Amino acid sequence: MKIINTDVAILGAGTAGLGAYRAAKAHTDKVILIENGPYGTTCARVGCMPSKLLIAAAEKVHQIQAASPFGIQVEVPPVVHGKAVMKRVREERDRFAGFVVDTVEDFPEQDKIRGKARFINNHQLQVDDHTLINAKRVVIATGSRPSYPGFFNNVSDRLIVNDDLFDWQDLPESVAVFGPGVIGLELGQALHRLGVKVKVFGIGGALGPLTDPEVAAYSKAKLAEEFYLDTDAKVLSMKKVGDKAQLNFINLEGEEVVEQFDYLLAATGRRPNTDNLGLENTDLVLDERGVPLADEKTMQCGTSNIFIAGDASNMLPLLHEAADQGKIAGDNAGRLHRAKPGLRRTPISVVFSDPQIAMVGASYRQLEQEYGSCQCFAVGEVSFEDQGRSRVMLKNKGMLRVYAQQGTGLFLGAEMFGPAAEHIAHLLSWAVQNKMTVAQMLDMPFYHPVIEEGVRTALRDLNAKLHLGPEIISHCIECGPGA
Ligand SMILES: Cc1cc2nc3c(=O)[nH]c(=O)nc-3n(C[C@H](O)[C@H](O)[C@H](O)COP(=O)(O)OP(=O)(O)OC[C@H]3O[C@@H](n4cnc5c(N)ncnc54)[C@H](O)[C@@H]3O)c2cc1C
Ligand SMILES: NC(=O)c1ccc[n+]([C@@H]2O[C@H](COP(=O)([O-])OP(=O)(O)OC[C@H]3O[C@@H](n4cnc5c(N)ncnc54)[C@H](O)[C@@H]3O)[C@@H](O)[C@H]2O)c1
Repeated sequence: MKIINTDVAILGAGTAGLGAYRAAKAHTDKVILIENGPYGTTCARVGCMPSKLLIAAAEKVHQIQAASPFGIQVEVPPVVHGKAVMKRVREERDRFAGFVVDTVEDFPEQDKIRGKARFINNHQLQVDDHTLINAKRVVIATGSRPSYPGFFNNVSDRLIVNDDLFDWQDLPESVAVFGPGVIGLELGQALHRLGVKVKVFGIGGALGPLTDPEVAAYSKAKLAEEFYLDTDAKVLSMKKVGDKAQLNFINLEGEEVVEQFDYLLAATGRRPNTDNLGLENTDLVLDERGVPLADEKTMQCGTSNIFIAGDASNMLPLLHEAADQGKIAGDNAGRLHRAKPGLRRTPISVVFSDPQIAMVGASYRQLEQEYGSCQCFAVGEVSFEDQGRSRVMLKNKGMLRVYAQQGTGLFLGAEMFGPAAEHIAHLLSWAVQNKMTVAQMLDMPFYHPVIEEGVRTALRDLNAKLHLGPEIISHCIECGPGA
C-alpha cells in the first residue's frame, strides 16, 4: 500500500471538488484530488449541458410547429432525425466535458489519485486497496446519484436514468417518465417535442420545485395541455414484457389501462453520495439521510477537520452552488487557521421547461412557515396572458408571484412560471441580494415593450398590498399599451 501525507485531500473531481482544489492550492502545494469515476463533471457529462442540448433541439422543432398563428405556414411538416439530434447532443456534450478533462489533465500528476476513497478515521483515507492517505484536512465533494424505488427494477434493462439517455444513438418511440421534478419536466417535455410519446407520472401532486400553490396549479394545467402529465399517478404494476416496460395504471380519465413504453425514465430525485464513504469511522454528526451536518457559511462539518461541498452537502444541488461551496470548503481546508465564512448568494433556480419555472430568494413555503401565522408578508401577482410583449411573441402563458415583508416593504422572493423566467429570475435575485424594497425596485427603469413590464405590474400589485402604493390600474395607458 502506497502512503501519502498531505495537507488537504479532496474526494471527488466534480465541480465542487475542482473548485475546492483550486482554492486549497492557493494556500498549500500539498493537495490530493481523488476521483473514482470519469473526469468531466456531472454537469458537463450527464447533467446541465446535455440536458440543455436536448432541450435546444426540442425548442427548434417546437418553434417551427408554432409558426402558423403568425401567418407563416410551414409547407412540409418538420422531420426529426433522432440519430442526428442525439449525435449533436453527444458531440457537444463531449466538447464541454473535454474542456474539463483537459483542465484536470493539466494538474500535476502527483496531485491526482484514481479510485474510491473511504474514511478510516477523520485524518486517514484509503483509496481502493492501493493507497493510504494521511490528510490534515479533507473535503467531501462526492456529488449525488439518481434515487428511485426498488420496484422500478421490475422493468429490468428498460429502466434508465439521465446518464443513460444522453448516450442514446437514436430517439425511442415512447418513454414513461417518473417524477415531474426538475429533471423529469425538462427531459419529458423535450422528448415529447421531439416526437417521442411521453407520459409523465408523479406522486402527491408535486411539480418541479414550486411551492406557491397558485403558480403550481397554473403551471400544472398549462403543461398538461401539451403532454400527458399526472402529478398524482396511480400506478398498479410495472414489468418487462418482451423488450418493453409495461405499466398498468389508472389514467387521467379514471380508467385502468395497460401501456407499453420503450423505456421507463426514473427522475424521482437524487441522493447525496455520502453513504459508502466510511463516515461511521469518523466523529461527524450525520442527519437522517446520512449527510454530515455542516455550517453553510464555512462548509465545515462541526468543528472537525472535514469540509463538505456540492451535491454531497444536500444543501442546494445546483451547479453554481457546487462551485461556491467547493471554493469555500477548499479555501478553509487549505488555510491553517479558523474557518472563514464565504459568500453564499441569494438562492436562484431555473427549470428549463417551456414556459420556464424560476424560484428566487425565499420560497412561498418558507415564508408561510416564517411569517404565515402573523400574516407578515404580502403577495403581488401578474398573469402574462395579457402582457403586451408576451402576447406579441405568443409567449403569453405564465404567472409571477412576488413576496415582500409587511411594514418594511423588503423584497423577499418570487416564484414564476412564464416567459423569460431565466432572465427575470436574475433581476429579482439581484434585488433580493441587494436588500431592495419594492418601492426601490419600482424606481428602476423599465423599457417598453418588454416582458419585464410584467414584473413591474406584479411589483405594483405587491406595493398596493403592502399599503405603500395605489391600487393597481388595469390597462394602465401611461405604462404603454399592453404593459
Ligand atoms: C440531468 C441533470 C441536469 C442538471 N441541470 C442543471 C442545470 O441546468 N443547472 C444547474 O445549476 N444544475 C443542474 N444540475 C445539477 C448539477 O449538475 C449538480 O448540482 C452539480 O453537477 C453537482 O456538482 P458536484 O461537484 O457536487 O458533483 P459531481 O460533479 O457529480 O462530482 C462528484 C464526483 O465525485 C466522485 N466520487 C463519488 N464518490 C467518490 C469516492 N468515494 N471517491 C472518489 N470520488 C468519488 C464522482 O465520480 C464524481 O465525479 C443538473 C443535474 C442533472 C442530473
Ligand atoms: N435546471 C436545473 O437547474 C436543474 C435541472 C435538473 C436537475 N437539477 C438538480 O437536480 C436535482 C434532482 O432533480 P430531480 O428531478 O431528480 O429531483 P426533484 O426532487 O426535483 O424531483 C423529483 C420528483 O419525483 C417525484 N417522485 C418521487 N418519487 C416518485 C415516484 N415513486 N413516482 C413518481 N414520482 C415520484 C417527486 O414528487 C418530485 O416531483 C434537482 O433538485 C436540481 O437541484 C437542476
